[in-house]
Amino acid sequence: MPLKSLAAWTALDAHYAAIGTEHMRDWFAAANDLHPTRAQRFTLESCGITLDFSKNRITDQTLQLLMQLAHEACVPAARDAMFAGEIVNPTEARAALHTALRAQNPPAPYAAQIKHEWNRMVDFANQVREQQWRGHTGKPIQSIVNIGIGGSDLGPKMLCHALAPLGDPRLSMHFVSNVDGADLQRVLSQLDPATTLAVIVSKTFTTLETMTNAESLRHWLLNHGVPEAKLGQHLVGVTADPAKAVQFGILPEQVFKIWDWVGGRYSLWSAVGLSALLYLGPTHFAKLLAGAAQMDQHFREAPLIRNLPIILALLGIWYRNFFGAPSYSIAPYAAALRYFPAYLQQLEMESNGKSVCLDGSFADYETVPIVWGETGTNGQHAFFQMLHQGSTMVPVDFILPLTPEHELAHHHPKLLANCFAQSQALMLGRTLEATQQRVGPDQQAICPHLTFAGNRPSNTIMLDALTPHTLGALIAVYEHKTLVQATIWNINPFDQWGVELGKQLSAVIENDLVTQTVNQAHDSSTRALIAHALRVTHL
Ligand SMILES: O=P(O)(O)OC[C@H]1O[C@H](O)[C@H](O)[C@@H](O)[C@@H]1O
Repeated sequence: MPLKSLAAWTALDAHYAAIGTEHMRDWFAAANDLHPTRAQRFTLESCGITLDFSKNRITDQTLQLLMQLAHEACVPAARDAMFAGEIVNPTEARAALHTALRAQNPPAPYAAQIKHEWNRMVDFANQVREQQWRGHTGKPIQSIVNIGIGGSDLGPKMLCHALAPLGDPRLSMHFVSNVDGADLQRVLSQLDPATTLAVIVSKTFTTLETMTNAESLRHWLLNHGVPEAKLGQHLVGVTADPAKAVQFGILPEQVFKIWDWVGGRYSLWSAVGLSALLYLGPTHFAKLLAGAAQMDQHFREAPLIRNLPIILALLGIWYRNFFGAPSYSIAPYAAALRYFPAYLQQLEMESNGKSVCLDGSFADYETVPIVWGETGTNGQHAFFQMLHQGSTMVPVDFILPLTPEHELAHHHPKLLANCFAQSQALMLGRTLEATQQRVGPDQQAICPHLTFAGNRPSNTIMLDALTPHTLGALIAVYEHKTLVQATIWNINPFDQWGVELGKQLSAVIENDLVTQTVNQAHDSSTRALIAHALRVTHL
């Protein structure tokens, strides 16, 4: 049945009309927030993660109706189909089994190949880490360059940065993704080829950026004294198409395999995570997998109303489809999670940035919101002004590791206080009357500027500590949230046809630039852009 015809949808529409303008401040007022309090009713804990979702524009009834929506949209069946390896990506006729990569007992047809590849990766990582694997001059590897883009870059880069205190201090990690030659050149200028290992990661092994960077890096190695016969000591590949990696010049025994049933943005659990495995070591990487597996179990077994990914997904639907919120913001209060917003951008927006339903019809409702964000407290000094007083309501996910990774003890209460204060301020706001009472006579005229509407929703997601285990679980939360939302929106979260058109057109334009001819079939703007570039730049 179409989404908007579901009984729960109609009921949520009516419910929104009834409570959509109520203020959270009133719900939290001491007289109204009796036992059990909102905080008690709307807090969940699993896998070292505590989610306080009490500062949302919801009542107990909202939650009940959202649960009804999840049932009517067959969320449990979609979840079970994914775990069972059914073809949940019909436009590419594929399963989506990233969960099998971290399962203790993966489904039978996949178990042997997953284990085989994991053992190869561990064996290789141990050789590099124990300095048995050496460069062509016999020196140990000191620098790892991950060449990949999208899912072949964002995951391993995010992991290496997040868990850097656990990384091997003898290895310096570099990530090159952009086809802008500056990206590669800036990295290579810091490196000694004799001690550099390049990990070339591409599921397809055809991606323009990665192939261009890999080719340039290969030349750099050859031009800096690495004999062709010894290139193998400096190059490894990760791909679902090993023949292409071998054709490129990587030795077959140094090609690590992934499979078409692992989507790029869900692939950090596979050999795509090799750079992170090299840096963090197999023990830590295994804990990452175990944390995700524990969250998988929670997602499969916890009742929907106590289920972390389900709750986050439904709150997202509530704001996107009933409040019309065009975006939501990720605010990790941890410098270590600097790349987490970018990681989630690909996960959610590439997965659910669709407007065609599974049956080919157009969705007559909004789908994924814009996902954006920045670490706290940095964001507070940049765009939080807009979160507090802008004309658009932006729900926020605050993510906060509670145990500091550092020894600068006096920093930590300041970080925590800022995180908690932001969600409090967004929720409470400050009325005009309260402002007028607070400020002196000289500031009365500007009181409207000093008031805050409040009633701005947020989740606070606390990790006991940022460990491989909790990080694995946290990533899995958002993966499953994405699946739940896709199921409700009736779209396929596992394909990404929307990235194809630009790729095709860029091949035509590249040809124009290289041959220095302006194809008259282009529109006038594109013709003018090419002509202007040809006048200014030397190609
Ligand atoms: O791993 P690759 O095949 O090189 O793909 C890298 C990335 O580029 C593609 O265009 C897709 O948009 C991404 O989903 C993918 O992660």
